[in-house]
Amino acid sequence: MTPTPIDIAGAGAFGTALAITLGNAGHPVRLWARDGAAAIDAARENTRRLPGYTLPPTVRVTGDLAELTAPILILAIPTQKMDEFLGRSAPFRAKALVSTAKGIHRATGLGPTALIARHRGADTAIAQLTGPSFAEDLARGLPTALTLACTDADMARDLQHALSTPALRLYITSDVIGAELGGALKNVIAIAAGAVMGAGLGESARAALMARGFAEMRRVARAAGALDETLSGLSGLGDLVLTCTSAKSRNTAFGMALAEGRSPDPAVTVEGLATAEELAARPELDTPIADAVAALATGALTLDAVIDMLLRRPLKPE
Ligand SMILES: NC(=O)C1=CN([C@@H]2O[C@H](COP(=O)(O)OP(=O)(O)OC[C@H]3O[C@@H](n4cnc5c(N)ncnc54)[C@H](O)[C@@H]3O)[C@@H](O)[C@H]2O)C=CC1
Ligand SMILES: O=C(CO)COP(=O)(O)O
Repeated sequence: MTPTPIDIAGAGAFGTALAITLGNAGHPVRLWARDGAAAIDAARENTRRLPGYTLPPTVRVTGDLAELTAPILILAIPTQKMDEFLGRSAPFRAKALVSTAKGIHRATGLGPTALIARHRGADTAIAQLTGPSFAEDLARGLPTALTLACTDADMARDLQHALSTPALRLYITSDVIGAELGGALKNVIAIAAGAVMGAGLGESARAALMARGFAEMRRVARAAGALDETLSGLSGLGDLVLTCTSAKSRNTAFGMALAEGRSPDPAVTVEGLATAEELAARPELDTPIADAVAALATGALTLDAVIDMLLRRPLKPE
């Protein structure tokens, strides 16, 4: 492995986990934190977003965007915050900008790579890193496989080699739309899966919801021009299975809280919520599960009404 300087903007759970993984693999990493950079750097731990995991000496934490000068810049900022962040920091001069965000931007309807495209330099490639990976699993060095999507084939291979580690395997694709939609859409289905469990409907109902949710994901992705095989891979099916079956998922936990009548913590990032609202606002898309999630989360329908709505849909071929 050749050590490659890597910058990461966003010291949330995932940005911090990536910094630890890549730093442990020997890369010099600069992690930009909006809040409390000096304290994280001094403590060698992000006690707020990823407590219990030590930053290796190869990782430096900064609060100064001007220090981000590496050829690779990973943007680990939630989708709904990305535009605001890019607007006050652009243009970036890295050769490659890599998004880890899993959502559709509510104000513009754009995915993360299209948001970034408006702020890049002329020679900058844009990639999406996505797939099944809880931040804690990554930080612990557990085996993980992700999709790296980039339309520039040479850059895709360079990033695959630069960002893979002995425990983190990256698979490449040119289908950026499919990769980013896989990650965005599974979060919506995860909220619904959490609601199914919170409502006590049982594991069989959750399996049915996941399968019908996957059909919905493929429909939406196909309409956007994505490849079906991308959705069947790590970024779609892989992440759907991980997220929907674990209460560690913030989206699943949010759905559970909704169904149990508890108030979700507004400080926790739940990407699927805005994405469900965005899908529900597009009448041309047949998205009954996203519509149900949006109606439940906004209080437009009760849990009983939402369940009734889904179960009373016309019977049809699979
Ligand atoms: N946590 C996880 O296991 C995984 C998360 N992701 C994705 O990565 C993205 C980031 O997620 P997390 O790190 O988990 O979120 P997080 O909630 O732990 O952290 C979000 C970070 O973004 C920063 N931020 C928020 N608004 C900002 C702004 N306007 N300007 C600059 N920084 C801002 C916050 O300071 C915080 O450090 C999300 O799209 C998420 O879906 C992807 C894979 C796994
Ligand atoms: O995307 C994730 C795992 O791949 C994390 O999911 P949550 O954002 O629901 O915690």
